[in-house]
Amino acid sequence: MANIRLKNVTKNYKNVNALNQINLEIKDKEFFVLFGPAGAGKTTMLKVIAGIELHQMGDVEFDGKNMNLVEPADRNVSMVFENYALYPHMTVYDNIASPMRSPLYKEKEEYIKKEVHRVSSMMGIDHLLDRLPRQCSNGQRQRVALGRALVRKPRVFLMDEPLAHLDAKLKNLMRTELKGMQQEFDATTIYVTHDYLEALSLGDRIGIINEGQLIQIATGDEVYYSPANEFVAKLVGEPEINIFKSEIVKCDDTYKVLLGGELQPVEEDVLKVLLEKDLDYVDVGIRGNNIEFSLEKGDDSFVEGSVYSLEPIGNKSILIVKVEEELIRLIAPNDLQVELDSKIFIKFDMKNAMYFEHKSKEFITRHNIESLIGVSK
Ligand SMILES: Nc1ncnc2c1ncn2[C@@H]1O[C@H](COP(=O)(O)OP(=O)(O)OP(=O)(O)O)[C@@H](O)[C@H]1O
Repeated sequence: MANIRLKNVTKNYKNVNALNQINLEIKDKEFFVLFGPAGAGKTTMLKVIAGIELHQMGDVEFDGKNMNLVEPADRNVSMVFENYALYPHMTVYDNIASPMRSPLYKEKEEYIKKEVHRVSSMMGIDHLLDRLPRQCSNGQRQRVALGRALVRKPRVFLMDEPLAHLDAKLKNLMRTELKGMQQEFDATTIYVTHDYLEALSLGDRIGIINEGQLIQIATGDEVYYSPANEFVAKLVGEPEINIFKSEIVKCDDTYKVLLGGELQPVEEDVLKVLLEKDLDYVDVGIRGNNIEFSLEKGDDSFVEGSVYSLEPIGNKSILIVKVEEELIRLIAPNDLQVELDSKIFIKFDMKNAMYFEHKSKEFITRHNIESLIGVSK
């Protein structure tokens, strides 16, 4: 059992403010993902929760009990870091067994054997048990480190990019495994990543952090469909979301937004909110998968541009289209044959557009928001 609470936690390293007044409550048995760019403060937050870094202000509580002065070893926290420190002179078996042989959590050898085999078969490393870490690949070592963390039954798992060194296929597999194992963990997990797919697929909730501050705490769907601001919208999704500064223009008996040099329709529910705010400009965000393209001019809703670049990313490609001075990112199939600079036509799916305040960059609304995120706003 561990409900974790951070109250106004601030951590400074000399002149770096790594965590700035963090307030966060993570529920018992929750799989909570901390997601943000490099240097955001993710690792620092894990270290403060583990007690291996001391914060200067605020409180860390487990189940309502203040942990500020509790030693790391007495917090019953298990950690896996990206730079897994395995004991080099011990076999994989002994490495995985080591937490169960520590003076604090000593178990019988019979029990240890059972646990090591349970975890190593779960991790697909049973054939490595007699090897030394240097006889394993990076990915295998990472799985050993993960296995070593899983043999304990801690109150809290802290995982810092534990899949970072795995190749794409293994990463996908382990992600699914971890998600499945989550039920069995019977512990609260805080998982750090800067991979948005990992964040969306694993987290019960995701905390987006930047420059030591929590920007949004929400489910994966909420983060994807109603990001708190443009920063979050850009962080989630590939290619990066397109954001256009658009004028709101009165057009007959309604209003439209000027986008890609053409007037585009605004959904009625969105328009109502925009008009209440009395704005002249709005930032319109459209993800690459919500833009259609055609090599021939379709109906009037298509905008003309030229092919700027086409770059494969795995099973799809990112097509960049230049419209006037704007570069617009969209998704295309890998077998698309186009010449650079050739004419191309694109169409925005305005039903999926997101609207942000131009000045503050805060999220305003989008069409059908309640049904998309399953909650009423
Ligand atoms: N021991 C330290 N001494 C000084 N500054 C530090 C120390 N550890 C971290 N920092 C700084 O604190 C800030 C937050 O670092 P942190 O490692 O928590 O970020 P992160 O989000 O985990 O980044 P990454 O994804 O790159 O690991 C950064 O500016 C970093 O340079």
